[in-house]
Amino acid sequence: MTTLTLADLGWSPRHSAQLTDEDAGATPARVNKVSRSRITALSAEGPLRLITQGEESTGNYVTGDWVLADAAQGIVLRRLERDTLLTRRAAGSGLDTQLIAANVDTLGIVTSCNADFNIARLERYLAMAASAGCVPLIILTKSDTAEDPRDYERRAEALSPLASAIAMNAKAEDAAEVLKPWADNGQTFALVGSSGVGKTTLANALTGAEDATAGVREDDAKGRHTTTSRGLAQTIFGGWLIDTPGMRALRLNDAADGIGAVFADVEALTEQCKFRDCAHETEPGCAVQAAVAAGTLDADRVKRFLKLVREDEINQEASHERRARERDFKKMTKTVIAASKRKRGKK
Ligand SMILES: Nc1nc2c(ncn2[C@@H]2O[C@H](COP(=O)(O)OP(=O)(O)OP(=O)(O)O)[C@@H](O)[C@H]2O)c(=O)[nH]1
Ligand SMILES: [Zn+2]
Repeated sequence: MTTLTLADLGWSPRHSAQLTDEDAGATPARVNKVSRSRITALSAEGPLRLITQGEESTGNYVTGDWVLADAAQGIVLRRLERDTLLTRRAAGSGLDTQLIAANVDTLGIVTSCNADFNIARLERYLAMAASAGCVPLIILTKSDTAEDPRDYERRAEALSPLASAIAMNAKAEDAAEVLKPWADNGQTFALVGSSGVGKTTLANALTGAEDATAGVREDDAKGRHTTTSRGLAQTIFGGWLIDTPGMRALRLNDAADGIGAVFADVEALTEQCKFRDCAHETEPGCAVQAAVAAGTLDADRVKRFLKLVREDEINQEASHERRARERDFKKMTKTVIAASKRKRGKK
């Protein structure tokens, strides 16, 4: 890799502002990949292989993070504040929240101009982007197979004031060029969406990688692409594309704020309901249902809003329960250890 400047890596005045006199001599670096024992990062001094200090887990860091490092010792000193953070609820593991990517400026929400186009799914992704702090861009691939791609754009943009949408052919010569405004000059971009919508095709176009979708798919029994564990890949325009396996399995996590942003109009109405705990279904004095009755609010939109809120609440409850279970488990282990020590002591 050619030498990169901090600006190339996405460094901004917001980062400089976080430096203190004590940081003199430390090397700013952008985290590329994180494994259990090691962090690889990119810096103006070249790629770095880093370990954490003392007992700190590498799990505190994620692709896209900015850190300050002792480059000579190969140690991470500290992490700078994150502008944005994509997380997901970890399935089955003890951890509640799994970090997916940090400092993603624009989240490309990929769907296609066909049966994959699903309003509820788009709203869920929009809420995810909003709760992470990323600018959402709805990318409608396979425009070449649709009769009226503009109609898809209009329907996508109608979903929320936050949404801008572009219909495109991901396989066209100019595919990367179309996405350039979001993926050049140190900007960080990431792609989410269902399987088969064209994420790999777009990623390859943006990074100038060989088209891996044609042959690799057949060879790989699990249907995985060689490109899924890339971490931080430079785009042909000098921006960054974050592509990690976790990106492919994002779920709603702590998204109340995000849902509120996507459904700002509905949220505003809920403030006017007669009862504070109004479920916006059949309660008297419900401003949301009143708007539906008056024809100023779409009933289906309200249904989708309520469904997302419920989904987010259930996730939150599940994580509280898990935390409680973990506490019980810790207590139990302590008791068992204490008991076995007592036993050993008797021997
Ligand atoms: N005609 C047409 N085909 C496309 C377009 N985008 C993607 N494809 C094709 O759709 C198929 C799936 O594309 P991928 O890029 O592998 O999709 P993906 O989102 O990475 O899928 P996963 O890796 O399963 O998540 C491939 O055969 C692509 O060539 C498009 O805009 N137009
Ligand atoms: Zn109500």
